[in-house]
Amino acid sequence: MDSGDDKAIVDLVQLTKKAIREDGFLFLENYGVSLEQLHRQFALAQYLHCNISEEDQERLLFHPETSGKWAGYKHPWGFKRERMVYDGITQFNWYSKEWADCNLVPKCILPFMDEIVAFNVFLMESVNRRILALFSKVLELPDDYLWDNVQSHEGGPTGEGYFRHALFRPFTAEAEKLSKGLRFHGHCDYGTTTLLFSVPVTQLQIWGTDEQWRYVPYKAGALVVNIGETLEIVSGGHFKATRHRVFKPPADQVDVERLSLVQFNSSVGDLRMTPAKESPLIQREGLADYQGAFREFQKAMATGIPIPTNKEWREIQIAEMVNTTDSIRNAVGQDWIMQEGQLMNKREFHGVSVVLPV
Ligand SMILES: O=C(O)CCC(=O)C(=O)O
Ligand SMILES: [Fe+2]
Repeated sequence: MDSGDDKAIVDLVQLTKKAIREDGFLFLENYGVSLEQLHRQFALAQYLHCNISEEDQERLLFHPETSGKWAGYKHPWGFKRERMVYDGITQFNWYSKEWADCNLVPKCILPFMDEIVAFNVFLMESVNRRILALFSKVLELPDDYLWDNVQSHEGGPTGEGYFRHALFRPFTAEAEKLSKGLRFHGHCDYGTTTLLFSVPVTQLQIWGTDEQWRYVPYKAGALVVNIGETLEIVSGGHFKATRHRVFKPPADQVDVERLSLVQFNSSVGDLRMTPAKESPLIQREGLADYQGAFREFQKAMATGIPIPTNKEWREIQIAEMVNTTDSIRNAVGQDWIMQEGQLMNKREFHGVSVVLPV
């Protein structure tokens, strides 16, 4: 992006175009955070999860069903405020309110908030902004098109998005059996880009065009960039939202803890997403068609159902998340269907159907 060599930029745009169209994810290196700086951020996440007081766990407990947000502390008993089966996953999620008010952040991490804020500002304003410039180039639009028109900037370092410190403790026998090894079902993130840091404990899997789940390999210091549904829709299906899940690791890693740092970048909440008609790429090549958020939004529009705003779309999915240990919902005849020999999760949100590999 900075080379000043037009040919290098054309090549980069071509490579990006292929990656986001076929695989729907990218690996990024040399994006301006050293391994040392990254390890410092992981150390802070570990510190938070080892030191958050019981009082803060209670006081800052999330309420996803009523807020449609993960804001605050996720206890290790599933993704509902009420305790369900122990899943060993704890998280702390910063949204705009947590960035703005130190009373909403665990006391143990307060001395380090300046470092966490600076890291998020850099990820948003340098890394995410440049990725969006690259994607705008793929759409043959001005560099700041997605940054100016789609990316949310309201409310602190992550806009309407959020930053997460997650800790995955090893499975218990009960959770492993109930969830069939799944820690997150196959899903797409809702926003613009999700910035994940490659970690040595292998659990993240990505669904390929060959319709197989594959572990994302470890590349020290690299960033794994997932494409959110907003970009699939804005690009008229030319970008594929990354289908991904979190699964149990290979046998030699079942006993280790996994830390995960994630910045979820968000689209403007009040917008209803439609393809960027002014894109010369879309004008020339038309809209792409495959089963995904873009196609389902088109179908909903064609049948006269008003498409949800970005805020409505992301909040309902959080509010109605089904735990992987929920053996009633996770069954064929309930949420699951068999489709062309593949086990798929079929859900409906605001009249829009979502079908994803389990
Ligand atoms: O921890 C990870 O690697 C991914 C988690 C994830 O996909 C999500 O929270 O949306
Ligand atoms: Fe995700």
